[in-house]
Amino acid sequence: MQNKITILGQIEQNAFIQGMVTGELTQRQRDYYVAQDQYYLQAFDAYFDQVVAQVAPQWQMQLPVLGEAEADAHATLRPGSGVAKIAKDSVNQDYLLHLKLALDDKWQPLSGLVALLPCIESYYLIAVKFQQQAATTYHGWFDYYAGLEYQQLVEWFWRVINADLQQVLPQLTADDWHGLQKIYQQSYQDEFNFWQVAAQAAE
Ligand SMILES: Cc1ncc(CN)c(N)n1
Repeated sequence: MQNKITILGQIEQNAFIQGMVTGELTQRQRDYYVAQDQYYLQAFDAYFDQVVAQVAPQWQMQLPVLGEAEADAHATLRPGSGVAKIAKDSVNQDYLLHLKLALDDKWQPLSGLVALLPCIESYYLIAVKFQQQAATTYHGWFDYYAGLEYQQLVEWFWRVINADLQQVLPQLTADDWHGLQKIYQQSYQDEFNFWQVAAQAAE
């Protein structure tokens, strides 16, 4: 938990996030982020569907319906023609490999939910924190991730994780528990790395 708070604080101070807040990002930074995120979301959506297919039907029925709005959130960053020329980087590949391995873990779907949670939760927390102070330039990004639909998705994740955890708790060893925490923390670390490379694509 402590690690999550520390890494989230570092993510919030990252130059790309701060650039979205102040409205000062270069075209190259925005193109780079959008290109990487398009690759990422394509894989993420498949992993997400895989995990959802394994949770109890009662949770599947309560899953909030998200539109295509994440693409709209990208559009608010005004990506240019440079996006198409940017290849998937190694940070992105490492992050997606981490998610894939978590989905193969014996505690699936719990391990998958725990791995995917930071992807949803961190964006929501970042957007809520900066929504009021963000310049108008990329405000659409903050409005989307701080919005009700997205908040409901975060809450859904936590509800399902808590329920699942109650169920499997009697069988979890200390090592299993530690392993699940590591999966969660690694996703936060990968989120941080993802923002860092986007920030560094400045010129
Ligand atoms: C890398 C990453 N992590 C999370 C999100 C938010 N769904 C995203 N768009 N991209």
